[in-house]
Amino acid sequence: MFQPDLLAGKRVLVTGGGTGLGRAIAHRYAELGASLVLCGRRGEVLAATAAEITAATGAKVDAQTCDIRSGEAVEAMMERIWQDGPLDILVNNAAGNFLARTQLLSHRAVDAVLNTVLHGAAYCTIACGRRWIAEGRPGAVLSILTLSALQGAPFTAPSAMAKAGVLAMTRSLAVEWGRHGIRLVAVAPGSFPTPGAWKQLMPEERRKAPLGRSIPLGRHGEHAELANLCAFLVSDQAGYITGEAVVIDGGKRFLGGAGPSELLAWTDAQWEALRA
Ligand SMILES: CCCCCCC/C=C/C(=O)SCCNC(=O)CCNC(=O)[C@H](O)C(C)(C)COP(=O)(O)OP(=O)(O)OC[C@H]1O[C@@H](n2cnc3c(N)ncnc32)[C@H](O)[C@@H]1OP(=O)(O)O
Ligand SMILES: NC(=O)C1=CN([C@@H]2O[C@H](COP(=O)(O)OP(=O)(O)OC[C@H]3O[C@@H](n4cnc5c(N)ncnc54)[C@H](OP(=O)(O)O)[C@@H]3O)[C@@H](O)[C@H]2O)C=CC1
Repeated sequence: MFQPDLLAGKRVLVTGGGTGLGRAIAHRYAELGASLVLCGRRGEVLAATAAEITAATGAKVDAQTCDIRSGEAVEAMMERIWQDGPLDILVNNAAGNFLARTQLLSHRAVDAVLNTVLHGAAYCTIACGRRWIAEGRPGAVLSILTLSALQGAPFTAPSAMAKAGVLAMTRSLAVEWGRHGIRLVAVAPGSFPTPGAWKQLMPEERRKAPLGRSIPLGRHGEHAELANLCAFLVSDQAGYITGEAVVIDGGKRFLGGAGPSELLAWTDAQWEALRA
């Protein structure tokens, strides 16, 4: 168990913090004393999560509607945030993903994923880093990757490409910004059920497969397990860790790898039904 004030005095922006794993991470940070800014495209979702976290923890939680695919929108959001005071921590969590045969993707489909996952994380990271360096403030950036960032994954190639790019950013800026007291770290989660990920990536057929065949620990991850790792990594207790990506996957990468290889056997009819 962590000391209850592990993140006291820290102000954290969680992109995509209104739902799923972003919401779980944000909630845990608030329990540990942080104040929060949540961003996403849907204002009503953000407002509901902000109210829920404040009610449960008493933390100050602001919501910022922002499509992080737009560099201008990210800059404007950061200006609004900094008017209330600087951030200490950025969590690059927002993402878009779907299962598809890569040869059939339009360029707009590729952009939909790359612009959110890679460009959005880059815009947010640079906007924070620029301000921290100008102000002589330390900072920490945590990026949520996937196993596919480390080893690729069939049928989610744009996501794998984008997350691998975010890992490269993490390692590059850990070196470039280390002398400014800015740390960049990442986590690569395995399988953590959320409505968003399951809707996009878990068609009915995939849900039936026994977990023990793909995950040595025989179960999905719990949100609290991921959130606790994410709390440690951004805390001052992890002050000497930078440029590192920590895998949290129940051993999944050692048993069948990152991707949904069972989909290699799918027929055209199955793919067409999924897309419909
Ligand atoms: C096995 C257990 C799970 C392991 C987890 C693995 C790792 C998880 C990684 C994750 O990232 S999970 C997060 C999932 N959450 C989301 O994806 C939420 C956000 N998603 C979205 O907003 C959309 O899904 C989006 C498509 C990514 C973006 O939406 P947007 O409104 O910007 O795009 P659209 O206008 O709908 O479409 C743009 C473009 O893309 C084409 N397209 C969309 N979906 C598909 C698809 N399924 N297959 C092929 N192409 C698709 C769409 O047709 C458009 O192209 P054009 O038709 O205009 O050419
Ligand atoms: N669940 C899992 O098993 C795994 C998840 N991950 C990663 O965890 C993270 C969270 O995924 P998860 O919680 O499962 O899925 P969700 O779909 O719940 O989360 C995605 C979030 O990103 C936000 N978002 C998407 N596009 C944009 C955009 N253009 N601008 C701003 N916000 C955006 C969404 O909000 P809105 O639609 O309102 O914009 C949503 O809150 C992702 O990075 C994902 O890749 C990694 C490995 C496994």
